[in-house]
Amino acid sequence: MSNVLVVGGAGYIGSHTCKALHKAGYTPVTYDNLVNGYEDAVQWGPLEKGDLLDAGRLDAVMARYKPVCVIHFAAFAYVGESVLDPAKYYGNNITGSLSLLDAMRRNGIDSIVFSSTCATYGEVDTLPIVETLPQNPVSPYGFSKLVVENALRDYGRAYGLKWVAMRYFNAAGLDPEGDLGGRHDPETRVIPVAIMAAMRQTGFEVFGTDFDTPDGTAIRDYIHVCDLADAHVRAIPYLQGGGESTAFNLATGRGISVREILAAVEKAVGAPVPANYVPRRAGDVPILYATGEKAREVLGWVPQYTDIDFIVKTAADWLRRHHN
Ligand SMILES: NC(=O)c1ccc[n+]([C@@H]2O[C@H](COP(=O)([O-])OP(=O)(O)OC[C@H]3O[C@@H](n4cnc5c(N)ncnc54)[C@H](O)[C@@H]3O)[C@@H](O)[C@H]2O)c1
Ligand SMILES: O=c1ccn([C@@H]2O[C@H](COP(=O)(O)OP(=O)(O)O[C@H]3O[C@H](CO)[C@@H](O)[C@H](O)[C@H]3O)[C@@H](O)[C@H]2O)c(=O)[nH]1
Repeated sequence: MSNVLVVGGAGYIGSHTCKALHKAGYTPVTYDNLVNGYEDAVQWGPLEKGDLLDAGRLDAVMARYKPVCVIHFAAFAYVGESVLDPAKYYGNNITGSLSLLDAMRRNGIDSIVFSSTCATYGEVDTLPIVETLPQNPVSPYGFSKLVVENALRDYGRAYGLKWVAMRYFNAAGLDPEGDLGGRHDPETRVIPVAIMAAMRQTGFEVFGTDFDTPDGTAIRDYIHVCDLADAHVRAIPYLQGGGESTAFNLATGRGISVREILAAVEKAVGAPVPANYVPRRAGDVPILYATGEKAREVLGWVPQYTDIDFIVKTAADWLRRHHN
């Protein structure tokens, strides 16, 4: 069985990808410092504790497992926090990623799948977003991911690195089989926050009702975490088969407003979300969505869980069991 080094594999999207890799016949080797990850999420292969910046540890793990590919999820990922503490984001996301790329060079590992984000596009005039649009991120988080995308391109040209950058839209939902949860501390993302508000009957803040959208609330493209995982698995044979290094938007093509999320949450929980309407959150753009057509054409990737009621239900089922 081929080993795949999953850096950040104890986190939310990484752990779901480990499960998908295992199902596809790979052995996922998780490398994670557990700063935001959970040991009990590592269920389908070994856990090697270590930090992106620890070159000696990376060398030892790469030499031991000789992975055919690296999938790199490890990063800090809160847009708002990155504005308040950019040093944290530049240090971990940029310096950490360069440390990983250099370890790959030293160890002769030439393929990487990288977690990028639609936050690299910034404010766009054209919808749906396509991969060829200019990338002008508005947050240090988005910028940190764009710098790494550029490093991949440069390392590809200079050193022959083969890479895929996956630009996720809003990752959502949880393993429908219930093996994995989603724990973020603090939790800020709309679906889990709204579910907890409905379960506890505490207030939920809708950030902005004056966007230029049909119901006035912001629109995002919510892509199920298992569909994200599937795209990463597909990228491995793509790169091994000589596929061109490139970026893919991972999205459903369907924009969902915050009010529509609340309706889905009310259905899943069976209780109303006590909503308070407050001003916009700094940095939020009105609408983001993409078709995912390039990934469909090139990787044969077809998202399976596109119904927002189902996506929300997978998250609500887990949160109900772990209510406390
Ligand atoms: N969640 C989303 O909606 C979303 C959207 C777009 C892109 N992304 C990107 O996807 C990736 C995964 O996101 P997530 O939501 O699963 O986050 P997460 O925090 O759950 O997972 C990240 C994992 O990386 C580990 N990690 C962080 N820094 C590390 C370091 N220096 N050394 C070793 N391990 C380290 C953490 O412990 C954690 O287990 C991130 O790169 C994020 O930027 C996420
Ligand atoms: O309590 C809340 C939380 C969110 N929102 C709104 O819900 C939408 C989605 O917000 P959130 O779930 O926080 O996601 P984003 O800010 O869109 O960012 C996510 O999605 C990005 C890709 O789009 C990733 O890069 C980020 O890492 C990830 O956190 C936005 O309009 C928010 O203003 C609320 O109204 N109330």
